[in-house]
Amino acid sequence: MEYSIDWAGEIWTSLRWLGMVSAICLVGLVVVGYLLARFTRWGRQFWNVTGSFFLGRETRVMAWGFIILLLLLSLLGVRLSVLFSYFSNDLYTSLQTVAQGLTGQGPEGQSLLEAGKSGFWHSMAVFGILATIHVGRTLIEIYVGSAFEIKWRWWLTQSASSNWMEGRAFYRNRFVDLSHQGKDAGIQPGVDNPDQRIESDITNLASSSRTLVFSSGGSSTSGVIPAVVTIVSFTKILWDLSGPMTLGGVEIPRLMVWLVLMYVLVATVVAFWIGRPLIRLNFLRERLTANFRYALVRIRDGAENVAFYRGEGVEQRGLMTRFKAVVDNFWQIVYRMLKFVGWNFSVSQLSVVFPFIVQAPRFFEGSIQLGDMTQTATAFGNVHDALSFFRNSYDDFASLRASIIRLDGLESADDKSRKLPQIDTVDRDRAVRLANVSITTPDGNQLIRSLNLSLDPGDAVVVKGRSGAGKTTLLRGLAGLWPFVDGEFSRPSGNRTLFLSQMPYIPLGDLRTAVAYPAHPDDVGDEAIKAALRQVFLPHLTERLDEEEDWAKVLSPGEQQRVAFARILLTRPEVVFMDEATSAVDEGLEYSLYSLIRTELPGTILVSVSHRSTTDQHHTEVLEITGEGDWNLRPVAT
Ligand SMILES: Nc1ncnc2c1ncn2[C@@H]1O[C@H](COP(=O)(O)OP(=O)(O)OP(=O)(O)O)[C@@H](O)[C@H]1O
Repeated sequence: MEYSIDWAGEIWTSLRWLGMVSAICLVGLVVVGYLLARFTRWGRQFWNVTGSFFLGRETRVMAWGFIILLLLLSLLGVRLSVLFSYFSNDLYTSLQTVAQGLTGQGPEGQSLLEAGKSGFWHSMAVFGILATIHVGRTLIEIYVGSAFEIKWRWWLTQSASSNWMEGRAFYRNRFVDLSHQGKDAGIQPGVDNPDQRIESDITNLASSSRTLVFSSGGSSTSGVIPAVVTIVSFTKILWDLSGPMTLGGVEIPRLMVWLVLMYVLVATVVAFWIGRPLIRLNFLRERLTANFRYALVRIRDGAENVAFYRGEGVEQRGLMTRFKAVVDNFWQIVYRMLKFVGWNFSVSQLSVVFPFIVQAPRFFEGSIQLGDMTQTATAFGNVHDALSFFRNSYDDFASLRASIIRLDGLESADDKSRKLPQIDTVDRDRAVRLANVSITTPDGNQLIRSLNLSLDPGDAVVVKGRSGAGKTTLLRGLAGLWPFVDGEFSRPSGNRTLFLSQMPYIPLGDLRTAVAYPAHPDDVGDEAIKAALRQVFLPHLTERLDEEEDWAKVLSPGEQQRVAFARILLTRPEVVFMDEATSAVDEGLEYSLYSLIRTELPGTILVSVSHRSTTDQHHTEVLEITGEGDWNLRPVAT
């Protein structure tokens, strides 16, 4: 029996093929990647988010090493499926030969039978080798692909989170207008849910990009590269196996090849047309589910307040309103998917019998063997699956694109927030100077106009004014958070100037971490922490430094404000700005805390925002913000 290919020499043929095709694919990948990054919007966004991973000095060797390895593995997958199709050709031809031998007469029948049998066992041996390589390749690909994904995710997470932190972008990006973002996809602007962008969009970006470009394990037609190579390889097989056929009286050569191409082309165009709205719907799904999750987290965070207000009813209604948006979007996706999957599934079903119908007349004529017939079906199936990959994975592309838009949106909001105006800050030792500091609200209302202030060691100013006058915003402006600000601010650099908000931020972790914040507890030491706690009248907490609790919920507001004073003692800053830092303690305790700071840190400059007149006695001057941008500075009345 004659085999469809020379199996003995196949290992060298395959290795040569692998080397040549991977070189071509690598060049193709780079060229196509460059063109996409240059000429498409999403390509530019993708490159903006992750380009440095592929070109950065520290990661590029590793990244391209993985890419080449994944390319080789996925091309080996394609090669194996080509070889499997030749194996199946040989198997069926051997069975046909056996059948002919059994029905044949005399020695000719006997020799056909023997040839068929040996062909059958040869096919089994070939299968054994191919299947072993196939299993090994699949496992290695899963491992290498996962390792690549996790390295990429690590890099992306580090890059996105440090970009989010840098220049306090996590706060200031709320002032960035992103009205142009995602307009082309009908997507709402804004930087909602950065947490979700940094976590799930990055995961999706890394895993979808890998599986869409290379194969995802088992299937050899599940990535762009193997799909394209499969199309080329199997089209050649189809080309060799297909003969001329008459259609409507006209003889068309290689009809099979043209038919499969047309068949899939029409199916793909229709599928893209049906699937297009999925991009926007997927983007919305991410946003709506994140909004819903955030609402749940808000209730958890504000549990005590909600419970005091008996706000369960309104919270429940709020939750269900948000969840209804999730459900509405879900149904829109389901209706769209029904059309999309319905179309794709019908096309795939028809493709099972399509090659048989087309090849049957030639088989009935005897011009092709059973093996050729089944190999045609396999080749058709492979070309069809590979071409259909683009159609079937349209929703994966859609969700990848949504993730790219969201990550790029976060990145550009972060970048823009760093370009927003800030107060001009000048480092200066042991003194504070404000020169012509003006502050407005985002809609342009003047809160403070041309404020000048000069403070030397030991000076203390209390800032007063009606609610909404702009006291907190002044501190925001000086801390570099508020962009609607003008003027010059000189102060000691770094942590030598401390800003304390009304409710101190309490990080997760043990009490030691909470008290030492923003310093690292190891840098401060337990003894210092305990001494500071005793000084701010929290001796009962000194034994609980190891306890991990949600301390923001355990400590009373007054205790939390005392923790803030402990931080002042630990940091020993040259300047402290405090925003109603004693609003939750009684007047006696307020007196003790201020006296403590004044005696422990006599040279420290204090700027306190306060509504209480009892605070005045600890300060030397009063800065009164009187509205419409006006202010006055006077000594504290004795
Ligand atoms: N992110 C923001 N966007 C728009 N307006 C804001 C924003 N933050 C504050 N404002 C407005 O700026 C004004 C000043 O607010 P600010 O919090 O500084 O007042 P305040 O003097 O500290 O008031 P209070 O004594 O009640 O704490 C208010 O009218 C407030 O509504």
